Amino acid sequence: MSTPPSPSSSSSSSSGRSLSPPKTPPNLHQNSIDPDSTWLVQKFGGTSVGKYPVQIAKEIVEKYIDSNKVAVVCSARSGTSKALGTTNLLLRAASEALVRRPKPPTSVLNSPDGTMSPYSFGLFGQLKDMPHSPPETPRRSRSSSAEDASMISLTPLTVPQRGQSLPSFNVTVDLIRQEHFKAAADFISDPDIRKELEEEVDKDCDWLRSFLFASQVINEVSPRSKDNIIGLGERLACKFMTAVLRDQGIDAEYVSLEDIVPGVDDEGLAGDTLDQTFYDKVARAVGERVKLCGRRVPVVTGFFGPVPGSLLTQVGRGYTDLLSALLSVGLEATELQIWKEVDGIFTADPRKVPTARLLPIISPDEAAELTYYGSEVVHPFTMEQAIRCKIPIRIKNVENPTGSGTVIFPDPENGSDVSQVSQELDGNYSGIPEPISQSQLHEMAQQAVQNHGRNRGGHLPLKKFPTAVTIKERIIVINVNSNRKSVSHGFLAGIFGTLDRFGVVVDLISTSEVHVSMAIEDALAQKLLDRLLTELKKSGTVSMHRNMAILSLVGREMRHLVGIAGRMFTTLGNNSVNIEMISQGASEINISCVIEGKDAVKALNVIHQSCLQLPSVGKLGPWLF
Ligand SMILES: Nc1ncnc2c1ncn2[C@@H]1O[C@H](COP(=O)(O)OP(=O)(O)O)[C@@H](O)[C@H]1O
Ligand SMILES: N[C@@H](CC(=O)OP(=O)(O)O)C(=O)O
Repeated sequence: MSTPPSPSSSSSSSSGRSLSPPKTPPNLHQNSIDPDSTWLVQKFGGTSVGKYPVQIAKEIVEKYIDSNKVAVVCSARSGTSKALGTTNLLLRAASEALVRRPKPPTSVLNSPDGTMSPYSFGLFGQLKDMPHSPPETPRRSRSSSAEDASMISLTPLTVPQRGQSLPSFNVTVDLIRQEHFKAAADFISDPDIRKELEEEVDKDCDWLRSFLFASQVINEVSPRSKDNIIGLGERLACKFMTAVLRDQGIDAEYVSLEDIVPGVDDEGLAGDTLDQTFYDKVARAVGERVKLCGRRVPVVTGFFGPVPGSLLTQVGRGYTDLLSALLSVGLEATELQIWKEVDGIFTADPRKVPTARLLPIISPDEAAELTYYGSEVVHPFTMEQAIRCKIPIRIKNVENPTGSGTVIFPDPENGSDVSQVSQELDGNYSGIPEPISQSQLHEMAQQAVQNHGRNRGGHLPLKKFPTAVTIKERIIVINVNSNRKSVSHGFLAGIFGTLDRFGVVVDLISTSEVHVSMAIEDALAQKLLDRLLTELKKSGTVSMHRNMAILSLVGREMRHLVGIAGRMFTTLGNNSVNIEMISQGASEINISCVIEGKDAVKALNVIHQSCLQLPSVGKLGPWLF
């Protein structure tokens, strides 16, 4: 389906309409004019935008704009949790558009004069010749107007008529609209700003209704259409945040990135693949667009579709983190700050392990490994983009803006190791300079080694221990035992071919010549899972265990750590945690095993206690090295 431009395409609303007035009133606070100031990108997650918009404006953005040029990136709003947030509502609306309503008799469908409902006007008018300015989409309240209905005459469609019930997605769209109106009422005091925002929300919701009607008519929501639907969440959130910043006296400009990817035509992105060249292209384009904001604080949508193969399938949820990294690259920012509702990355999930400690610094590969295995603090693709351009990423807490958070830092060129600094500072630091530079890190590394020498009488090497422990729940283990009708390479090829056809990603695998155990996420629909198992049975005997969890010990220093795997498994055994499957060695910085889901929290705590608890100063134990 070809995609109608949304009413908020960058060519219209991002460059001068209501939310970005051409003139700035003299009393609005702007980004720094200091020629030495550099860009700082601040990304805010959906729950932070939902719960703390005014604090974001007053206690965070405003505090940084005198000494930096700040660019704000937002995800779709969530009221209380991501599960109940706008993105999930939009996904629900998309699936509701595919629920076919019973076809009413033709006599009910056509209006008495043979014309169509106003919805068909919105639908086809927009699809065929949508102008750049927002189309006049009929509102729900006008849906039964005979005046509108008589305006056009088209072939009959299954669209609601007078007296007919509206499709179920309409209730969901209404909920999204209400949520944003309520946020406007709760957080914006200037009536003019609030009114402008409400008008924008109405336009966006009307666009969404039209889009969903179109999808319902053709009975299809393609991956690209789904991207477009969820992209509305970020547009609404950024319009809201722009209005809040203005209301708080900060000069802000809404920037929508839905049309930012260069070279997109009706066929999509023919010839493009989602590789580094593509990401470089996006980084350049978003950087150039944001620089056009001048001294206004840009409020940038984390959504940057369309991407080759679709944003949701190729990047997945949490794509706003990736965009913020690309924007940091495009702006050559000194630091990317990802603001969350947690102080940073801890030695274990602080909600499950009360003794977990905040890590001051962590290396990008450790951060990526943690996010892949359950500690989803940052989208795993974010690290590579920022770090390859030597831009540090700092995780900070919206509820505690003065805390220095966790810095994900690339190893400095001068040979110091981030893990060394991290381990020496762990549990004993008062803040990493913000933003931090390469030379500052080098100094800290040297200081860390000297301090260590002093603490240990100058003789002992730096202590080494894992960085963090993490758990990924809702895992299925599938075991396949070869039927020995094929040699081993054919056996594995058959299994991997099947997994590939079903698009299944294997989190952990353990093999012998005639046996394979695989841990996969429990995300497949039951029917699909049944079909997968039937296919796998062609290779041998298959068994499956549900409600499992992957426990992973992560840390760079484990590369040189003798006996750590033994300690991990002994601890689990001593605490009656049964190990279903082990995988060590695939990644040098990760030892993983599969346990039963019911043991997840206990296992986290006992492993944290035995492998990550800091030895008290002056004593060696309980380390093995
Ligand atoms: N090692 C870890 N360090 C910090 N948070 C972790 C870790 N492992 C898991 N988490 C969880 O990740 C979540 C990230 O923070 P939050 O901003 O609340 O989440 P979200 O992005 O889902 O809205 C927290 O709920 C926290 O409990
Ligand atoms: N709204 C999108 C994008 C996103 O990045 O969200 P968050 O930053 O809240 O993880 C999602 O839920 O996937």
